[in-house]
Amino acid sequence: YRLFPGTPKWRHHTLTYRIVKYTSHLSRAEVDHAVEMALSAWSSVTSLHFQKTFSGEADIRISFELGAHGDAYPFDGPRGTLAHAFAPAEGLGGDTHFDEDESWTMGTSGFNLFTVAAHELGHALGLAHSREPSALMYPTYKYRNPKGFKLPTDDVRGIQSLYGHATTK
Ligand SMILES: CC(C)C[C@H](CS(C)(=N)=N)C(=O)N[C@H]1Cc2cn(c3ccccc23)CCCCCCNC1=O
Ligand SMILES: [Ca+2]
Ligand SMILES: [Zn+2]
Ligand SMILES: [Zn+2]
Repeated sequence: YRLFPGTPKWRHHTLTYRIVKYTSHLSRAEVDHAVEMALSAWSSVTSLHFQKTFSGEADIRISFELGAHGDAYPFDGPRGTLAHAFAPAEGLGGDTHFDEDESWTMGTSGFNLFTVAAHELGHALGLAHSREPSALMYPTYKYRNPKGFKLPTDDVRGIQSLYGHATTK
């Protein structure tokens, strides 16, 4: 696994997240569910907790964006780059953007939202790309079945190096 230079990480272990803009490809409930499952993949192996908020500020702001959308990383249309997320920091840090031009799905056709969200949230928590091909933080998309998903060892080692392991109690 790899961390970002300077090892940016969240100082508090309860993080708020807010889904600011949804996609036309899926229902709100589907997006909420995919994001919730992606977050729990990370919280299940650490002492991190996530709280969904519906207004005001949040550590992790999630949105679907088209093309140029106000940050320095305009999206590129269908395929290519699927999403991006900012490393832990104030303001834009932690924010996660998905390319609205992709065919987002809850299944295996198009791009599986759970799979991409789990990868992006790894970045939002402080993980860079891994050289381990089996790692979730590997730079290229590979479908992961949300049912019975277990975080690969490399990713567990990385996130626990930042936030420790889940406390048993
Ligand atoms: C790991 C993801 C969930 C998130 C990353 C984005 S990020 C910033 N969070 N690391 C991603 O989108 N990777 C590209 C990488 C990529 C693969 N190709 C590309 C062609 C052009 C541009 C990028 C790519 C070859 C063709 C396949 C294109 C579709 C799949 N795209 C990818 O796998
Ligand atoms: Ca794209
Ligand atoms: Zn963006
Ligand atoms: Zn990535």
